[in-house]
Amino acid sequence: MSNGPAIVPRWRPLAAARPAMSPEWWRWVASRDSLTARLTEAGYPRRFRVRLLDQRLGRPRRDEAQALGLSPTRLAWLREVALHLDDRTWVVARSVAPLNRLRGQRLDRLGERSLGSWLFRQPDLERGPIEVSADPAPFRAAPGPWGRRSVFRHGRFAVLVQEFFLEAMMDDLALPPR
Ligand SMILES: C=C(O[C@@H]1C=C(C(=O)O)C=C[C@H]1O)C(=O)O
Repeated sequence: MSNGPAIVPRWRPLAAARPAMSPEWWRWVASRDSLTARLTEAGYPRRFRVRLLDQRLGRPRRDEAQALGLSPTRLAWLREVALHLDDRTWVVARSVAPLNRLRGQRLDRLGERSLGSWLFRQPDLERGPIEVSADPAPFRAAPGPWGRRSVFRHGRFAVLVQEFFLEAMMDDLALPPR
């Protein structure tokens, strides 16, 4: 897991990115329900799987801390996964949660279960605005057309979820390059 301060994606509001985004990608990037559920359906009959790449306490990147209103010096719970359809990596995701907001949520026991499967079960889940980046994922060498991020909250719990859609997904779903 790279945590270098070097690469910081440039995020902008979803609406600002709309003119540069094809309708096909808009349906994915702008969706506010569970990505896990959408990937499972779109990828059928390939099998959806979450591959845990890394999960530990660490310092958030500057842009992550800013999105969470967290001081970058504070430790946070960091989780990086690859979302697979069979052996194809369609998405890499990195989630960051302030430690003092975990409120005993035992997310470190998620393992290969999707964070989304837990998030979307929380009754009072709120999802903040989606922001978009055309920069590559700064935590994995994985090229792709779009990245997105949003903060999920439920009660005092908060987690920043960043998902980068990769070229393999574009190829497998015959999506346009942008
Ligand atoms: C947030 C969701 O969960 C997905 C699964 C993740 C994980 O297991 O770490 C992270 C981000 C998402 O792509 C979702 O399904 O929408």
